[in-house]
Amino acid sequence: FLYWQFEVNRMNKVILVTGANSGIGLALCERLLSVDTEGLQLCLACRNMRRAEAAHSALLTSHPKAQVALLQVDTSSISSVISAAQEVKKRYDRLDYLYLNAGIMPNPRFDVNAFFKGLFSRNVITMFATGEGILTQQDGVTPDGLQEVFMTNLFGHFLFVRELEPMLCRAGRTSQLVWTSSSNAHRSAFSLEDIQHKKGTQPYSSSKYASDLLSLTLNTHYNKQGLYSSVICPGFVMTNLTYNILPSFPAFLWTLFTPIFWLIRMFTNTFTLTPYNGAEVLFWLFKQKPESLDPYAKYHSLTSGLGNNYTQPRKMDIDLETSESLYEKLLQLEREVRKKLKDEQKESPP
Ligand SMILES: NC(=O)C1=CN([C@@H]2O[C@H](COP(=O)(O)OP(=O)(O)OC[C@H]3O[C@@H](n4cnc5c(N)ncnc54)[C@H](OP(=O)(O)O)[C@@H]3O)[C@@H](O)[C@H]2O)C=CC1
Ligand SMILES: CC(C)CCC[C@@H](C)[C@H]1CC[C@H]2C3=C(CC[C@]12C)[C@@]1(C)CCC(=O)C[C@@H]1CC3
Repeated sequence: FLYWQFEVNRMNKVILVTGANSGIGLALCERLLSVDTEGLQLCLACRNMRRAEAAHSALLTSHPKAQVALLQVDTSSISSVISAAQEVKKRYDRLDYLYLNAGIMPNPRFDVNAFFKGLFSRNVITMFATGEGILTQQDGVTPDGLQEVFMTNLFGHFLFVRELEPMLCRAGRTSQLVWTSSSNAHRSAFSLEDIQHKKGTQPYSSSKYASDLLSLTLNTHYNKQGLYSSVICPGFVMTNLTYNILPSFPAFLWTLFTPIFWLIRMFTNTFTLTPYNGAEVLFWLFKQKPESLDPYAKYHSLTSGLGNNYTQPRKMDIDLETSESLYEKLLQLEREVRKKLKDEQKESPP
């Protein structure tokens, strides 16, 4: 029996989701277990373990036979990412899907004037689809000295992937990385001279545009080794991240707005609104052959006016040259942080 159990575990696909304790990440886990309860090994990689345990219990209540594990990771901390990756290597002998979903939009500022101006302009649909021109954020600096949004949304995930490279690049097998990007990702918010976005007021947009670029370059470097990368946009979903945009609006007020949002959805199918709908594309990608995906496309979750979910690829505004330059800069930063970590460990051994 033990041998059989060992064989089953060995065969089961391993799926790791960062930011899986709420919102879109949790909805993805729920959807995956609904199609295959016993055949998957899910790993919920979360920062807040109290919320992670609640998510774990909720998943096991609806799928008592599921194999769901928890892993602590704070993607804004270099040491946390490295120890989490070491733990993954200890626990599993394969990693089939890595959903890089954790993300923050700290201290958002909603520009009411720009919003009302936008409402009566030709760009109204674009404004609702992307949030462009109406949102800025105030970023912070992590204890490692890096910009918080850049570290949480992009660089922490990049380090995680680099650490897990031996597990992800296995002969005769493919693995998939899926970056939760956004329609808010915009070239104008990103600069190769300031990849951390220290100077601007749109760190969120910059970090998401950087993930679009990074995914492309990862494909050029890793496809031969069986590792594929894609980017997605879940649409506009009501989650903790979006509730935080209008902090004076309690969550229930957002819910009161739902009929208005349904109305807007008649004009823009990007208003997916629920985490279940937002996770549509993440779930869809799980069923695709990675070789068939377009590295220049962002895959979008969309919901029609009648409430039907579907996935659509849209070409991204990216080019290989910029994505290669970003990759070089990230590798350089990786060398620097690893050196700093080594020096610190020499000074005070564990
Ligand atoms: N909602 C929307 O309309 C859209 C969302 N997105 C993206 O979707 C992703 C999921 O967000 P969403 O579900 O909406 O929002 P939630 O706030 O519900 O989820 C964000 C998740 O990220 C986790 N997280 C945040 N910071 C860290 C960190 N430092 N280390 C580890 N985990 C962390 C949170 O965990 P914790 O409990 O610890 O805070 C939480 O689980 C994000 O990347 C977001 O940018 C993209 C487009 C639109
Ligand atoms: C009636 C009012 C309360 C309506 C307010 C609507 C806006 C707050 C939203 C319209 C489009 C939304 C949007 C986002 C945030 C909230 C809106 C600006 C995102 C920027 C959230 C994060 C993303 O990654 C993309 C979203 C695009 C759409």
